[in-house]
Amino acid sequence: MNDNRHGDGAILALFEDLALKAGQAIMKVYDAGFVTDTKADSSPVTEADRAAEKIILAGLRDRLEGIVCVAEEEISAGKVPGDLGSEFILIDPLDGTKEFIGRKSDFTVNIALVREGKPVIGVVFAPARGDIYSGRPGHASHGRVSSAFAIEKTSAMSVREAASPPKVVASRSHRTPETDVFIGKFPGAETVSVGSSLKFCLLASGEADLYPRFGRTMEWDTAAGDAVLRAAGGTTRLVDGGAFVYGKRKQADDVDFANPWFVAIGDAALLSSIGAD
Ligand SMILES: Nc1ncnc2c1ncn2[C@@H]1O[C@H](COP(=O)(O)O)[C@@H](OP(=O)(O)O)[C@H]1O
Ligand SMILES: [Mg+2]
Repeated sequence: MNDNRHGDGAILALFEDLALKAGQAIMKVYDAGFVTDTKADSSPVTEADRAAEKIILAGLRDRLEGIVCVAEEEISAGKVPGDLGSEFILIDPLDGTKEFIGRKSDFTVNIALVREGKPVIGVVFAPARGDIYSGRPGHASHGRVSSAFAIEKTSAMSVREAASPPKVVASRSHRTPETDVFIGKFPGAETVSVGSSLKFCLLASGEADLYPRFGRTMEWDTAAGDAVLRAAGGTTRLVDGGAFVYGKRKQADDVDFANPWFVAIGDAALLSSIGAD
């Protein structure tokens, strides 16, 4: 990867192709019915998570040989990569597993390239909705996906000027009291509960303004949506306004890819709400 054989456009196209294939496998499981298992951290997992991750990793390792892939289910199984390098890939094959199990439509496939700590290329595919969101430096787009899992009707997207009061998106399944305190700073703000990384995409497409996450997430939960948001002109910051970075672990065998709390923002004018500019 570091020899620049693969341009950003080619990497994005590969991510889209693998996300579509993974989404197709997920919908097969969704339609057929499935058994839910519980992981060591007591979070749920299904055959769909595992099948999707296998497809994505096989494709990435075949086409982008040598790049480190950090994938949710492999990490759960104790397969932890050593040195991440200056570029690596984060994969959450099925984000919003609780929504998937609850037969809602807000679950996503997520693939992101991190370069020097920043998520620069990302794809988020919501297979039950037929929406795919893509971002690379300087360009973000939304595509509608056909029943044959092909992208059609692509359009460029960007964040909007913030509404007043702002429209807020928050986790459907893991909302915390601290999140509610933050939202309370915006009297009259409409809050929409959505599962998965789709919250970043709603900011990126100009449908909402703020996504406060005062609660646990992992780097693979956020990297792809964050890449789409940044490509659309938005930003993600620590709750004190500091930089939100990826590949934060301190040592090579560290299994903890947990994120600190953050606020994702569409319009830069809202940076002042977290004391940043
Ligand atoms: N108590 C909990 N149980 C399960 N997942 C949790 C959790 N608290 C936070 N999460 C994280 O929140 C993610 C879902 O985000 P959201 O709440 O925005 O829908 C989950 O991703 P997975 O669904 O990939 O496991 C998981 O990483
Ligand atoms: Mg997740």
